[in-house]
Amino acid sequence: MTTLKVADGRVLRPDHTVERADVLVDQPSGDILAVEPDGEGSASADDRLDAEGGLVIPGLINAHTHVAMTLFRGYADDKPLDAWLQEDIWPVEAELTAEDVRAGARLGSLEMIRSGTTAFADMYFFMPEVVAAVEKSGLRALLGYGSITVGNDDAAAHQEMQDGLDFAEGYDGAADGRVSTAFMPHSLTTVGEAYLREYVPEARDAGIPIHFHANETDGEVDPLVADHDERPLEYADDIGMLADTSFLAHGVHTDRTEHELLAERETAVIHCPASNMKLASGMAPVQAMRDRGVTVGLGTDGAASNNDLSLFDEMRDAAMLGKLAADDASAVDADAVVEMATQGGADALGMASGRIEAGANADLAVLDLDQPHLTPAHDLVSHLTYAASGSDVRHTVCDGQVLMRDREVQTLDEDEVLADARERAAALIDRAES
Ligand SMILES: CSC[C@H]1O[C@@H](n2cnc3c(O)ncnc32)[C@H](O)[C@@H]1O
Ligand SMILES: [Zn+2]
Repeated sequence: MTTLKVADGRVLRPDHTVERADVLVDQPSGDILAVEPDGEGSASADDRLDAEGGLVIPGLINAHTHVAMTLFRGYADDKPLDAWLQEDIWPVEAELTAEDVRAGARLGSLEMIRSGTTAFADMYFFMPEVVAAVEKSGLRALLGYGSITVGNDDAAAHQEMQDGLDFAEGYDGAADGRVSTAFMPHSLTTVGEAYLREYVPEARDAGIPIHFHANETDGEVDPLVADHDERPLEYADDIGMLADTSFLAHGVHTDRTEHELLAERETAVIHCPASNMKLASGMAPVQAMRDRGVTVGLGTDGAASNNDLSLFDEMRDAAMLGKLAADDASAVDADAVVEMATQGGADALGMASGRIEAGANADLAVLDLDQPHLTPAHDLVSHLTYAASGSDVRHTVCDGQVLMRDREVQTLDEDEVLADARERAAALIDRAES
């Protein structure tokens, strides 16, 4: 057995208490073996990470992103969703190559490791390249090919849906089990009803989770209500898209009936506050959903609508926006936000991560507390939500492997990743604009 000890730090426990303890990790299995309170620790381990003056937290979970969109960071800002997608994003995405997605996925993985994220859910194109980035970076991920049928003829639409199923079936368990998969129809408006009705049952019968965008803007909800005479999530439920393995992104424009349906079906919602603010999509009723018992995780969405992949920024945004949405300063408090970024995301993605306890995946990050903006330390859960940032992360561990040690990423060559991303992004934009 090879062991790793995360030693001499303070540890955030699943109930959000903080105690001085060492965390002992079994590296071959990638599991946490024990959390050993101060002074009770076993003698030694094969490797040691110094957490002195630090806080050991569960690795953060970015439960909805499009990781390769890091290549479009800052390319198209200050527009609403529809115009942004149709005028700027989809035209450049039409020029994407597998090599571009590889470069963008590695760049995004680097950014996530550096900001303490250990797992992400991704919907995009050329997904084998994202699998390769997960393999190389050491992160954990739930991945799916994003199927769109609008604008395609019937044969191409069928192919899109089949590609989504084939990817999910072919890559589940890749990267030594760190990759899981889902069937990912892009949204209820960009995939035709006939295709959803044909392929969703196939995914369900095969036990494949389902992930999709839903209720993001009024412009998406209103036509669905007009066409189907029911709420979008009632329509999704008629098709069989809501299940305990399903999770949807956004849920901004959802009503009480839909919250009850989500709770009943145990379908999780991934809240993306920065994207919702930047695209002026609206304010998700996060407190109301949580009050109804809906599992809520956090996601950055793509870097082009955020414009970063740091879950620390997302936590702060979620707390601030949640209060505005509820018109209540006590809504979406720090405890709720930390829970969403850790256990909520893990539950949504079906991962045994998001908590520091024996038997859980050894996915964790160590934050450096010894800094002006984190002093004094009245309440460390408050600091995680309101004051900390990605650059405070000292070490990142996923599946028992050290991905970043003392801010040196171990699995990716940073200079090479940045150079490749710069070059690929510039050439891609040139192709799209020529
Ligand atoms: C079919 S792969 C994913 C697809 O989604 C696009 N996208 C990025 N951000 C959003 C968003 O907030 N709502 C809907 N779709 C989004 C991305 O550009 C890809 O085309
Ligand atoms: Zn998205």
